[in-house]
Amino acid sequence: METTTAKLLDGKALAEKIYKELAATIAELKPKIGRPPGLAVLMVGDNPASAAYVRNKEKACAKVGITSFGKYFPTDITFTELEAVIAQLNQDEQVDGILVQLPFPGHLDSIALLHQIEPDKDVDGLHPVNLGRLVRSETGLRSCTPAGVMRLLEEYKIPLEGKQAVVVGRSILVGKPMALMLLEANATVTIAHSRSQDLKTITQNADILIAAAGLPGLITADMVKPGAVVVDVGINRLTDSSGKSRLVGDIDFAATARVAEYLTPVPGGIGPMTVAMLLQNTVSSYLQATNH
Ligand SMILES: NC(=O)c1ccc[n+]([C@@H]2O[C@H](COP(=O)([O-])OP(=O)(O)OC[C@H]3O[C@@H](n4cnc5c(N)ncnc54)[C@H](OP(=O)(O)O)[C@@H]3O)[C@@H](O)[C@H]2O)c1
Ligand SMILES: Nc1nc(=O)c2c([nH]1)NC[C@@H]1CN(c3ccc(C(=O)N[C@@H](CCC(=O)O)C(=O)O)cc3)CN21
Repeated sequence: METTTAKLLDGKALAEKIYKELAATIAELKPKIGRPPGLAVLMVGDNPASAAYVRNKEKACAKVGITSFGKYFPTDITFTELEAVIAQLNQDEQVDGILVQLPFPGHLDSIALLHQIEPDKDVDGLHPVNLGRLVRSETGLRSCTPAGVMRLLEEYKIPLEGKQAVVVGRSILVGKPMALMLLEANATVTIAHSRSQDLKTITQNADILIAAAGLPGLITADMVKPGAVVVDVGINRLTDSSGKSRLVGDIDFAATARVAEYLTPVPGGIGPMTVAMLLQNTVSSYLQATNH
């Protein structure tokens, strides 16, 4: 039997291209503005996966010329103390973007804290004002992961208008804003979640399939429509019997590559695009804050 292989949607390469563009913008504007853009990343506790993402962000900031202010706090910090940190960052003129790394340790209410971030510094796009702007198709800071998916699809000129798009997952961080952005691009959008019945029938209809559930192996090749565009947002760390760990998405990559027309890898797909969009949001806050 003849087998075909899906074309890869290379998020890593596109992220590098975006870094070059951002670096050029910053190099041009920094002398005029008199300061570089600043991004504050707040992390509570010592979740090793989160620590790795935070390090990636810091590396990327250094590459393009954004000053990053890492704020690390112990798990036993109180909500009131974190509120005071956010209030101070909201006032700080060196800080254009504030990101609160999720998830939070159980005793802290992350949603309540996200509400305290000044919407124009909310580079994660999670504040109700920015989510509301997205619902209304107004300009505003947009959630980085779904924005990264849209940017990657645009780069490969993948048509969305009139297509059946299925998003698996409905979180505030990924699934819901993803569905809204696809809707804005005139796709016909279905959102599936843990209570959906017969997921396979739903996903088999998808011209554009976005998996964002956080379950390795959730999407098998028989759930994918031949010729579909398949985007794997999932990032799951698996450890084998020898103790070695590797990252996988939610999609059975090898088998799906024989069915789909386009497919994103993990790693090297949406992860790097998320970081690139975070930096892009920080630069756009910087431009707005300095009237450029
Ligand atoms: N690539 C990136 O840059 C990036 C960024 C953020 C997150 N991620 C990854 O993306 C994944 C999702 O992240 P998240 O923050 O959205 O996670 P989350 O808050 O845990 O949400 C997971 C979503 O998947 C749904 N779900 C769970 N099991 C399901 C099933 N069997 N069938 C269908 N839907 C199911 C859940 O449904 P209910 O609502 O019914 O519970 C929920 O809506 C994770 O692997 C995360 O690490 C990657
Ligand atoms: N507030 C907030 N916003 C987020 O976007 C966010 C969180 N919290 N918490 C964790 C998740 C997961 N996120 C990310 C972001 C980037 C990569 C990333 O750069 N992944 C690389 C490989 C990284 C590695 O090797 O560890 C990739 O190629 O996929 C992964 C997960 C972003 N996420």
